[in-house]
Amino acid sequence: MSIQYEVEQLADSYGAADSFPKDFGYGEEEEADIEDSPALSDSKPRILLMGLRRSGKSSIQKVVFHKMSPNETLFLESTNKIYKDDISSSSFVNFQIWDFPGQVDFFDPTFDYEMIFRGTGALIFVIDAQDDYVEALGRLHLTVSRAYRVNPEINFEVFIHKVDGLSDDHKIETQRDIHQRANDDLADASLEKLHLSFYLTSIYDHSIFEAFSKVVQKLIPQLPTLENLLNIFISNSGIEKAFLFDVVSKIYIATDSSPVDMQSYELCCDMIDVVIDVSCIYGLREDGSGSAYDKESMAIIKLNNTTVLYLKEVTKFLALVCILREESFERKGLIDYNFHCFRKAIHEVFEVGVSTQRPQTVGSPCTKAVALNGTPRNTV
Ligand SMILES: Nc1nc2c(ncn2[C@@H]2O[C@H](COP(=O)(O)OP(=O)(O)OP(=O)(O)O)[C@@H](O)[C@H]2O)c(=O)[nH]1
Repeated sequence: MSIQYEVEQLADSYGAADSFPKDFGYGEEEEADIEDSPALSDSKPRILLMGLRRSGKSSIQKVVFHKMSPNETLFLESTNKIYKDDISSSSFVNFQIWDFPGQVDFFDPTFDYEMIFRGTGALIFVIDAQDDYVEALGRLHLTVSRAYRVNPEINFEVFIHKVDGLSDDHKIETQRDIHQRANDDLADASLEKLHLSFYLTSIYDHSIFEAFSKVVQKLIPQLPTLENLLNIFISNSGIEKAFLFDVVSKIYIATDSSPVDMQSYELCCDMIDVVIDVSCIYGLREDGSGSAYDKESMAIIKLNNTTVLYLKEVTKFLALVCILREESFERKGLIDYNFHCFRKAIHEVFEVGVSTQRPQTVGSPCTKAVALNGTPRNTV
């Protein structure tokens, strides 16, 4: 596909390529020093990654949040202790991801599992679909039933993982079988109220990002507002589809209410990669300082099928990526103006940069408190 590529102004200061994506934040005024408070970091909602050994937990975390290429995960060593990954300094996703070692019995009395589950927003249980999953199902049942008793508010998410090795028919059949057995086990234990969500995932395509997007969206209380804003924005601008992306992880935290098709999502992910890569290669200062993504970041890519991709910075961590027809792009002035209003509204929703919010957020018992990057704190 030939691409007419037109990066208007990516940034005037970029980060060293190898420092990306650790921190590509920009304005000093937005540096969230409150993120560093140990007390706060302990109180951040958690996403737990659990599952049997070698099911792919660490790979998922590395690929989604640390830009590891899928092939490199072949060399990952087995995790032998709980690995807490605080990604809030580089990502909108203001959670701690806890990667559990498969072989550890976390119901051992020395493990304080009640404490772990109490502060958990989502529990992702990873099942290796290329392996015999009977043992995994037993473990899934044990894990979710214990967790549910401690904290019924947890979202239980089951990743039927490594489906790249399965045919389409086999994928559907595996999902149906796992779904059936897991829910039968819950019914036998009178836990019908415990809801499990299932996703077919692989690190070798975009399915893992899509699944993680859905997991994270459920933890964002402002989601309906974001969807509303996106709906208003696209309907007034002649845009077909818009995603609000967390740039570093490429998970979308919201989209308009039209259905998501995988190809559009992949196209937008690829656009983010292109923009950041070009930015890292050609946008560095002489001394290599700066950041790959900043307030000036924006790009327009015109495809040869009359489609236009349009990316613009929204906050330190978020970008809006839209797909539209060439005809609609003739009214670029209108789109830019509407974007300006949209951006302002998003900032208001998340109270970005409102320094007066800080004392309220720090240590506040308010369950609706939001961080500078907009993610809820202490919601669980
Ligand atoms: N085919 C395929 N292989 C995968 C996928 N995800 C992970 N793997 C492979 O699965 C193996 C185990 O991955 P890990 O991420 O180390 O698994 P883990 O669950 O963290 O393992 P423990 O640390 O032992 O609990 C690695 O060789 C990965 O390359 C996937 O989506 N598809």
